[in-house]
Amino acid sequence: MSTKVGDIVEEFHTDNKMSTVNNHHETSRKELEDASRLPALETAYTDILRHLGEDTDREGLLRTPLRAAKAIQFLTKGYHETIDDILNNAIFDEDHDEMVIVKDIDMFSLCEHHMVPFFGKVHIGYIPNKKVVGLSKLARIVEIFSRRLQVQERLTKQIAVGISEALQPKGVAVVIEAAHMCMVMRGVQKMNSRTVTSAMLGVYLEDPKTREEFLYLSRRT
Ligand SMILES: Nc1nc2c(ncn2[C@@H]2O[C@H](COP(=O)(O)OP(=O)(O)OP(=O)(O)O)[C@@H](O)[C@H]2O)c(=O)[nH]1
Ligand SMILES: [Zn+2]
Repeated sequence: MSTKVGDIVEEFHTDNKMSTVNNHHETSRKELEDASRLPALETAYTDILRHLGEDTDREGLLRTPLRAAKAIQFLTKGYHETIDDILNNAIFDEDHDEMVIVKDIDMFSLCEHHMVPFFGKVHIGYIPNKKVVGLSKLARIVEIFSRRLQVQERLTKQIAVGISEALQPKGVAVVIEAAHMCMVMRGVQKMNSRTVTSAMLGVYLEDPKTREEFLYLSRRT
């Protein structure tokens, strides 16, 4: 039955490619699509529970397939979202050309290999090129790309490239530190392992001093 869930998530992928920008119709379209997929997801989760040997009629599980269906839709909602949707004119002309860092942004994602969580902190730095972005929007960009089935490396790069395309800054740096539940709760079972990934674009790639400044500032508590 996991294939069934996989197929549905794959459909989300396809839809995301087709999804267009920003308006209220888009929001209601997403809600309608989510609602139309709920019954199939609910059936898939009922099957999963049965295959696990559970009694799907016992009281505690009666609404579990529906809850799980809604939960997976939330955890993969990023497929429906684009950066244009969330920027919402929050890019301002500003003659600031020093580094801006937003660090310790909480991130929750699902590993695409096992569909279990990986989570941690994202640190983002950029050097403006006459334009700055509303700070909350950086965290919203993290949401768009983390609320999908992911690998940490791709997530890191997508955030960096997304910011770069939206802002055309002089450089973007993204570091993610995360714990992968597929390495903690199962598999190799290493409780304390952390994975650190980075993506450096523009001046962060070209100039070691700029990169070091970002790494120094993003590490300080
Ligand atoms: N590079 C990368 N690997 C990941 C990420 N999330 C999970 N993985 C790895 O994906 C790999 C999948 O390996 P497989 O051998 O196909 O699967 P498996 O038998 O479940 O592997 P184990 O986890 O070692 O038990 C594992 O090594 C995971 O640790 C990620 O974000 N990035
Ligand atoms: Zn995994």
